Amino acid sequence: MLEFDGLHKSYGDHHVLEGVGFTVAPGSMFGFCGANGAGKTTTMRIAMGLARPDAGEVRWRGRPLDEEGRRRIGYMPEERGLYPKMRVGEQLTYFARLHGLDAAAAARAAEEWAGRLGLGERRRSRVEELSLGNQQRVQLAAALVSRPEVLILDEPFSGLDPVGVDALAEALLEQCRGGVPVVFSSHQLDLVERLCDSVGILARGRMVASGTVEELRRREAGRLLRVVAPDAAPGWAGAVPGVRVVSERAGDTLLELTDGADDQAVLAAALRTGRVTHFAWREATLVELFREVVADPAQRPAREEVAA
Ligand SMILES: Nc1ncnc2c1ncn2[C@@H]1O[C@H](COP(=O)(O)OP(=O)(O)OP(=O)(O)O)[C@@H](O)[C@H]1O
Repeated sequence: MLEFDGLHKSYGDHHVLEGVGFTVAPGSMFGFCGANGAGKTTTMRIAMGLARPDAGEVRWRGRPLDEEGRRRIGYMPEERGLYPKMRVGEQLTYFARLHGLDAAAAARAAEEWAGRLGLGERRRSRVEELSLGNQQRVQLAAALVSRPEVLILDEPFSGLDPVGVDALAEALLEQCRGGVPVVFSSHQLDLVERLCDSVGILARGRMVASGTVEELRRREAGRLLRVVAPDAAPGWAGAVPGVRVVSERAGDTLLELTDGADDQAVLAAALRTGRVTHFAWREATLVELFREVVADPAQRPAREEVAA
């Protein structure tokens, strides 16, 4: 297990992390989500020994991570860390050597990962000559080239085109299948939902939700009902007891129903407006769950109020 346990970190009187903890099993992928400034990068930097926690620790296979343990982690820092003048192939070989591969194995691994991430033809280019997306691929190859036991990646998908996203997703899934625990942060929640076995959502330095997307749905979301009533005037559903309007556009309405709210009363109200062309339950997306748990509690509508 990769365990982040009770991490606290303050800069001056700014409490950045207040007891952050989660675990990632070998062979599983953990999506680390949270608003800008929530503390994701700080958490990952602590794992890599780049920031010191005020309390708590990160363990791999039951032992606190030390320098030796960190050499077996493939890490992609948010600030990136490539040498602009170095050629892609040399750079990847260099990173593999840093992590302890001998010269021949490092050269082989550099060749392999450059090819797998679509950089084969750019092996002899200097990093500074590459587009931003291709530099990103080099950075990823640098994290993978040492055959790491663990992967910790800070926003690895940002800036990649859809083909690059697919190449990286496939590479990460393959690492998972090989037993590597993978943690990555991302604001691309559709991707997190698609790839991750479990997710953690950080807000104001605390883990406000974690588990599988399915578990988060059960815990956080009311039941969502999508109703398309093309002739309905805005606000048609507002008077039905226990119903909150999540969104409403051109007769296409998403409603959240509290437990006990009557879906047939909603259907009757919709039919009173005219035609109903769609009426079905819908699962909450990760984006909707994220909004629900990250919203400032002071601005969050209380379920009891809407149920009244
Ligand atoms: N070295 C530092 N000194 C002071 N404050 C810091 C330092 N590093 C991070 N912070 C603060 O800690 C908070 C969390 O930052 P962090 O980069 O961990 O967030 P994040 O969740 O990764 O955000 P983003 O999604 O924008 O990358 C921010 O308010 C940031 O300003």
